[in-house]
Amino acid sequence: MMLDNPATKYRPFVAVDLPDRQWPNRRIETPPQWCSVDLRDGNQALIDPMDQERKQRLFDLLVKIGFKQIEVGFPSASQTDFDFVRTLIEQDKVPDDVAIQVLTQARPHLIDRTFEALKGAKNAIVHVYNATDPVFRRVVFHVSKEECIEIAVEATTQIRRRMEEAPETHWTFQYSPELFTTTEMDFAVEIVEAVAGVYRPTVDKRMIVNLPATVEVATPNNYADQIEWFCRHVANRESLIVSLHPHNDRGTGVAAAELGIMAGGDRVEGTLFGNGERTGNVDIVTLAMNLYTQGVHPGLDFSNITPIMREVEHCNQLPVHPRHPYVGDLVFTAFSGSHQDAIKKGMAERREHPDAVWGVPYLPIDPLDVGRSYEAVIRVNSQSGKGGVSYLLEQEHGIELPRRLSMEFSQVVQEVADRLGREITSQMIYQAFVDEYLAKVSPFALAGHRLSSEPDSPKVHLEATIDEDGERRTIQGEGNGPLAAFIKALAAAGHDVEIIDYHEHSRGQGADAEAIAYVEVRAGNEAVFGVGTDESITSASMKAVMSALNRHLSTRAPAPNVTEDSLAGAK
Ligand SMILES: CC(=O)SCCNC(=O)CCNC(=O)[C@H](O)C(C)(C)COP(=O)(O)OP(=O)(O)OC[C@H]1O[C@@H](n2cnc3c(N)ncnc32)[C@H](O)[C@@H]1OP(=O)(O)O
Ligand SMILES: CC(C)C(=O)C(=O)O
Repeated sequence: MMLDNPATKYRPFVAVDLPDRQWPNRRIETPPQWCSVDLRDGNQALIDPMDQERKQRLFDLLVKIGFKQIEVGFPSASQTDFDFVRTLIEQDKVPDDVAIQVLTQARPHLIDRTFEALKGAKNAIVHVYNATDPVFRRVVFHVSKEECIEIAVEATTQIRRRMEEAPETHWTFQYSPELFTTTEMDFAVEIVEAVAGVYRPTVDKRMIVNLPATVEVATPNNYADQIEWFCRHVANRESLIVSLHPHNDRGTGVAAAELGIMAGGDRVEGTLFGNGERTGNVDIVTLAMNLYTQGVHPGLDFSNITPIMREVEHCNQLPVHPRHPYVGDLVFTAFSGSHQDAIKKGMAERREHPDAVWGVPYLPIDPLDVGRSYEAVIRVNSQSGKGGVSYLLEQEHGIELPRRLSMEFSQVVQEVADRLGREITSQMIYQAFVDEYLAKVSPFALAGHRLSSEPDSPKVHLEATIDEDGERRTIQGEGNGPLAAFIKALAAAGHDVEIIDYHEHSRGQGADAEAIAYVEVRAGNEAVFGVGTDESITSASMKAVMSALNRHLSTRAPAPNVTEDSLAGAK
């Protein structure tokens, strides 16, 4: 019996009353305004905040991706941030169509310092915040609701005046009631309206109202309800840009942002790959690519995602998880057999209909759209099946195994994978294929052959030179084609062989092209596969029969010659 239940110290979130909510019926048809807060909220959560060099690299990357609003720091808080803002402005590093945003607390000396940092900026967003949540009012600030409003109003008054004193800058004002989601909704509206009453936004000069889920405390539908409730109740909604700033404490930051946009959010603040305080800010890459897969271009360029990820890893000194949506090193890779089979079939269909709507099983997005190749889509280990093995042989070695042969060969590969207990590369699979089908050249080997035919006769006559148990001999036969003649010749020499199935194709191109033949034969009471390659298709088919006979007669090795050493060499 559980005597003590620690969960009793928590209470469920109390939902806002919105029975006629509209957001569940909407879908996102246009992207929101994006604001990157990597250089501020992301940076303030790093073990070692970025230096100038890393900040500049990340800023340049954000511009290149297409962000038009970038929160570049908290210049009144640190000299590094102050200097960075000055460098951006003085060295003219901000494109004309990009606004730099800076954060400040609602305190007079910090606001003054913020404006010092922004002197000469072309386009700037001044972002001021104070906490409005009841616990913060009581525990952190010791203020009443009225005093809380007073802090915001005084700061806004000062900011408005400072903006008017510097008309050479195109200013935008942003206010955040910090911890919006745990603030009483009517109080959130009241304080925003008080701030707007001072700033006096219009439809032509809109003010950004940023509604943060500073700490994510409820399921994302609650955030959407709050956003819709706020948008319906706040005065002069049309003069406000409603901005969302979700964090990810419950792991649902992306969902909260998406539902928040459906509920009326115009703008999203977040970071690349979700860096940020605690579990992070909402991940803009995932949000943007989620939109993309719904047919809505996000207006951000993630068409070559890997270098973006590496640059962000360098700047943040934090790794991106290999399973991170759309970008992690493993997200376009299938190891498991049934997934590989479906992907292989989907890819084959796509080759036939390259302009069709995307529909490759298990791949929510075409890897090419984010600059990834198909090469790593299928990788093989002990969880894999014939689909993956055949896919790799086909894609990387030009070997198109017939279905039944691929079933047999996948068992060979499975044995190797189980034995090694790790991934096996396409080079190792190829080696296993060679060992199993092409390298077994005793007791039979083909030394040469000659074909002839009588004029007007459909029959061909074959004379083949073979090595059998180290002894060279000549055998002869006649048939409707070279392979049939060879089988007859073998029968005449006392070998009971019959062709069950046969496939061939050419492999490689130009001077390197060769033929590859696959046979399934009945030898004695056994059905056995063989494979042969040669410049000539006739020799390839005869070698395939020899390969089958050798496999029939040899004591089957339990697994081909793939070892830990060849694993190292093949990598
Ligand atoms: C949710 C967020 O991400 S908000 C952004 C958080 N980011 C940061 O804090 C990073 C940068 N911050 C800093 O470097 C520092 O906090 C500074 C330089 C801004 C201020 O430093 P200090 O003056 O030493 O204050 P401190 O860091 O202790 O902050 C607490 C004080 O600020 C006050 N305060 C905090 N936020 C606000 C606000 N938004 N508006 C007004 N006052 C505020 C508190 O009441 C407290 O005042 P008190 O000392 O009189 O009790
Ligand atoms: C300053 C505000 C917007 C913030 O970062 C938060 O609430 O998370």
